[in-house]
Amino acid sequence: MEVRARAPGKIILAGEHAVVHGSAAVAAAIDLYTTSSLRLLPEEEDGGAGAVELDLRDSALVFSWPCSRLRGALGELSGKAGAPAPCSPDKLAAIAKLMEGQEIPEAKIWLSAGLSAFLYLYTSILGCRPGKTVVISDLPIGAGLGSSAAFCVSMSGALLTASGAVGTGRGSGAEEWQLFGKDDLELVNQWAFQGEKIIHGKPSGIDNSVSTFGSMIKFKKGELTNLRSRNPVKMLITDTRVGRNTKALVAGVSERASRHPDATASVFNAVNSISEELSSIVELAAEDEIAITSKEDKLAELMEMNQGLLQCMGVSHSSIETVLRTSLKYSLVSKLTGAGGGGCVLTLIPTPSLIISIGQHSFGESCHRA
Ligand SMILES: Nc1ncnc2c1ncn2[C@@H]1O[C@H](COP(=O)(O)OP(=O)(O)O)[C@@H](O)[C@H]1O
Ligand SMILES: C[C@@](O)(CCOP(=O)(O)O)CC(=O)O
Ligand SMILES: [Mg+2]
Repeated sequence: MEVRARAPGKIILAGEHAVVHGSAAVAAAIDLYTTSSLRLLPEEEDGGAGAVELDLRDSALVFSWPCSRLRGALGELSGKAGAPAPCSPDKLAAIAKLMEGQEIPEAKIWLSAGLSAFLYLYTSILGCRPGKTVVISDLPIGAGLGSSAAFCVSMSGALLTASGAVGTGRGSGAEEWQLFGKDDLELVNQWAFQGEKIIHGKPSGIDNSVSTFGSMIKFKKGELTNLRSRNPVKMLITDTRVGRNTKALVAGVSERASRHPDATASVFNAVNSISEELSSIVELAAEDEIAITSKEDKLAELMEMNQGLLQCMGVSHSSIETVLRTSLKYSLVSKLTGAGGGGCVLTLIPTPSLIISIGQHSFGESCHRA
């Protein structure tokens, strides 16, 4: 049997980086997905043969570990379907050794973090059973749209379903995607967070949470609030195509925070207020308590303020500044999304509105679409 699980990427409307230090942040799932397909293979008679294979279709790279080698490095793992234990430093070191001999091209060396997360999730959930996993993604990798979280969430979903720990078991062969129940999602999210820790070092948990639960969320200190949002805002996403690495950027902000604790605490505090205000505007708009144009004006101003504070944290980049300047020529507001340092930039696209001025010029002159 093959299990296929998919999980979406995300945009962060406010609060990246500061969220790692306890501030609120607001994120929304986007309709670009990572899909993990898993096929378990029968154990060989002697119990020792077979391999765990990972096929990264988009990179055209296939990695394989004989089960005997995995058992030698990690011990006789039986697999565990309950709540995860964090990956111990010993296990992490053993996994790092398992990267030796894998042919990772120098230009894609960053994939080794994803491979380590895969080995941790696979062997922890299923033990050293042979199987083939294929990963396909719509998301640019390392561009701020949460590819690492979508990878960990889809992988955890597929592995936990194959282990029998989650999933409804309904409608086998159905073409439609089935949705997990709340408890199943909680478990998938916990495992995915452990995977993110291997890739990011110190993730806040916002990316795996929005990828698991979808929709738009406010996230603060591990607490998630679903935001009802009618009339969704339109965002243009520009990929600067400047590669960067979330782990290094998050570590850079922490170093700046330890050099200037009072100044950065004020910056994180200001970001917290921006995220809180932004989430309440989204909620008020869902209840029709403010007009769409007023909502967008406020969102634009908050995004602009958040971008300024991200510059204070040292995570902007000349490529991001170029997008900001270009969009400003058209009176559009932009901010980086995700870890910054390159990657993607969001531009708020306002809803076109009809502006009518009465009693001045002729109607034809004074009615225009903004
Ligand atoms: N489809 C994938 N296959 C393998 N590794 C992946 C995949 N998607 C993400 N990763 C891992 O996640 C890392 C990128 O994560 P990160 O730096 O957090 O950027 P982002 O999450 O914004 O894309 C990659 O370097 C890789 O290790
Ligand atoms: C910078 C951060 O706030 C978001 C990182 O997102 P991404 O990996 O760049 O998509 C880190 C985190 O919250 O874990
Ligand atoms: Mg990431």
